[in-house]
Order: sequence, then C-alpha cells, then structure tokens
Amino acid sequence: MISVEEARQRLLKLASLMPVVSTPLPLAKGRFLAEDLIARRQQPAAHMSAMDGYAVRFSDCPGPWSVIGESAAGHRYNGALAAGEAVRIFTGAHLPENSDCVIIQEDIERSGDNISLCGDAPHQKWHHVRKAGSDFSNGDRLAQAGTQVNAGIIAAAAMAGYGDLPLFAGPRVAIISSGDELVPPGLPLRTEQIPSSNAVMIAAMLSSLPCEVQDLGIARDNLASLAEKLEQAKGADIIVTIGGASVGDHDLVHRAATDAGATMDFWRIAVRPGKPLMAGKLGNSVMLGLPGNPGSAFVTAFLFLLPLVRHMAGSAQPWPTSLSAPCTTAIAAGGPRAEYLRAVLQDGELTPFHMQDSGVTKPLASANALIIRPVDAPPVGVGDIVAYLPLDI
Ligand SMILES: Nc1nc2c(c(=O)[nH]1)N[C@H]1C(S)=C(S)[C@@H](COP(=O)(O)OP(=O)(O)OC[C@H]3O[C@@H](n4cnc5c(N)ncnc54)[C@H](O)[C@@H]3O)O[C@H]1N2
Ligand code: MOO
Repeated sequence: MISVEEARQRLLKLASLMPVVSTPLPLAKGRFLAEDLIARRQQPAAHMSAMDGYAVRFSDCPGPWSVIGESAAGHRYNGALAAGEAVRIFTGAHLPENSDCVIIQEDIERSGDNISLCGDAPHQKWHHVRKAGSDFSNGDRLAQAGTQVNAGIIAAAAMAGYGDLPLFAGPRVAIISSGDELVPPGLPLRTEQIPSSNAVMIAAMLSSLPCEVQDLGIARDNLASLAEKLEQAKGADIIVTIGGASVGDHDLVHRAATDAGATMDFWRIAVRPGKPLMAGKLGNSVMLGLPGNPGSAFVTAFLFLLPLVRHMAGSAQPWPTSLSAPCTTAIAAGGPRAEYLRAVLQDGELTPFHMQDSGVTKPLASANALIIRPVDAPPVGVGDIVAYLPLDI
C-alpha cells in the first residue's frame, strides 16, 4: 500500500494537460486560464466623472460659473474649460479638458446657464473623478494562469479588452460501473440487486468542473463485458471504473484493464475508505479504478478524480485545501491508513457521523465535510481542533 501523498504524485504524473482553446467569454466560466490575464487597455481610458453634476476647475472654486456645454457617457464634450466655465456632466462621462473636479448637482443652484454653489465646496482636486488608469493600466495582470474563471474574471477580461480567453479544454471522462447486482436508478429491483448510485453521484461531483462526462452504463462481472465497456471508453481522456477493484473472485477490473493493454501504476493505498483504488494508463487515457462501496467511491472521487480533472484542465491548485475547526465528539487514535471521516460542519463545529462504514449512503446526503485523520493520528478529545476538507460539491 502506498500513501495518499504518493498516490497523488503518481496519479498526476500519468496525466497531461489538455490543449488550449480560444474560448468566447460567455462559455468561459469554470474553465482554467492558460495564460495570465493581462489588460490590453487602461480603465478608465480617460478621466471620468463618478457623479452627475458639473465639471469645473478646482482653482475656480467656489464659483460662480457659466455652463458652456454637456458631457454624457458615450458623448464627450469636445472642448476645454476656460476660467469660470463649467460643463454639465453625467456619471461615466469624460471630463472636459482642463477640468479637474466634479460638483454634484445637489450642491449647485442653476439659473439659465449660470450656476453657483449652494452646498459644500470640493476639498481637493479630482473630487468625484475616476482618474484615467485608476482601475487598471494597460499591461496590468488581472488574474494568474491556472485560475478558474469566475464571473468576476469574466467581467475583468471584458473590461480589459478581451472577447475570448485562452483556456484549457476540459477532459472527456468516461464512467463505467461494474457489478451483476447493479440496476440503473429508478428501475424495479429484486432483493439481490441494488441501484447503481455511484455513476450519477460521480457525474454530479464533476458537474461544476470543466469536463465532459460520458456514462457508459454497467459492465457485468465478467471479462468480456468489462472489455466491451473499456473498448467503448477508448478516446476518453480519463476512464473511471467503479467497483470490482478489490480481491474477490468477481473483482475483475484490474485484470480486464491489463488484458485491454493498460499499464497499471498503483493498486491499493493506505486510506480508509478507498483502499482498493487503482490507477494506470490505457492508451492515452488515464485510468482510475474506484472502489464500489458508495462511501469509498465518494471519498476517492473527491480526493483523486476531481483533482485529476482539475489538473488536466489546467488548474494551478488541483488539490482541495484543508481548513480546521473544533470537533464536538471524541475520535479514537488512527491506524496505518489515513482516514477521511464523513462529517457535518455546523455553526463552526464538526461532528463526524457515528456510522463510517463505507457501504452506507445515508450520511452522504448530509455530509458537508471530511475530517482528515492522518496515519497514526493521535486521539481527538471533545473540542479539539481537527483538519477537514469542505465538501463543496
Ligand atoms: N477480502 C477482502 N475483501 C475486501 C477488501 C479486502 O482488502 N480484502 N477490501 C474491501 C474494501 S476496503 C472495499 S472498499 C471493497 C471494494 O470492493 P470493490 O471495488 O471490488 O467493489 P465491489 O465489490 O464491486 O462492490 C462493493 C460494494 O459496493 C456496491 N457497489 C458497487 N458498484 C456500485 C455502484 N455503481 N453504485 C452503488 N453501489 C455499488 C456493491 O454492490 C457492493 O455492495 O471491497 C472490500 N472487500
Ligand atoms: O477502503 Mo474500503 O473503501 O474501506 O470500504
């Protein structure tokens, strides 16, 4: 058995980065930047008014002034202010040449084209002015390569002059469930059958990542059926199998994969749940074999599959980041496998589920955190601080 850390390093070594695609901004959300986002223009391009009012020269304060024209957003006033002159101005409009502050209209009394101050005088130059380049300059770095594009990055990119962004493509992920007992969700069951819940769970876990999921359905517990599904999965960037990863007579995934020409890199890691995890290469595809127990599939998908997808899709930080919080219950000392306890984080405190059997599904419906118990972790007392991973899936 290898450690979680070693398995992570070896898994990423099997993977390569997806190609870079110039992607229109409306399709960019969730993908990862292939290059730093560098501003192609300065913002604002010129000095702009932040308010509706009058543009004046600070040196002319406290007025009065005569209004010589108007500057509105998208319609600049093409002229300069001389002494004693003002221009009616609106939010987002260019400041006329020579003006260096804006007085809001609430502080001005107007009679025809003559205005005078009725409120506070501006205290300094550039009052209510957004100066040219005060948001960003041409050449400023607005986001780093490897960052996941969110709504804010899309806004900044649009403002910085981009209509498309260089983004990594998302990998195509083929999912194969395996087991004679499995029936697609929602169909009638005999008592020896169970709903195949893992594939839909994993597709849902992947849905917020840039990837294309193809559920290839259920392989039966024989080499021919597995071989057929693996053949169908050819061309996928990642092939995920679920179940059949252990050592029973009907656990055939490792053998089916090697028969199909896969080179397996590791099989079995020191983690609970998830010990029978396997990874290798089948052609150009990375193959990840998850254990079938629902809790094991859930934890190993979160710890390994999601980071693998993020990595191939160009993320600079593919691994989930741990946080810490006090624990409401005592936890016994750990053992030779690192443990990831399904838990609920509520009001800043963590409560692990009493039931940590990897075969149970009910806790998954309310778990929002995994408590991390490293190999040989010391016991935890009530109120002790423990590390956890938020389940943001
Ligand atoms: N003698 C040993 N037996 C087992 C070992 C071991 O080391 N020695 N490891 C155990 C561990 S740990 C795990 S985890 C399981 C994983 O086994 P498999 O990956 O081979 O999973 P299966 O046997 O196919 O199924 C286990 C369990 O999960 C259910 N299952 C399978 N696929 C799905 C699915 N798509 N959706 C919902 N549930 C699924 C299946 O019906 C079984 O109940 O092995 C232990 N055994
Ligand atoms: O490691 Mo298994 O995944 O405990 O049930």
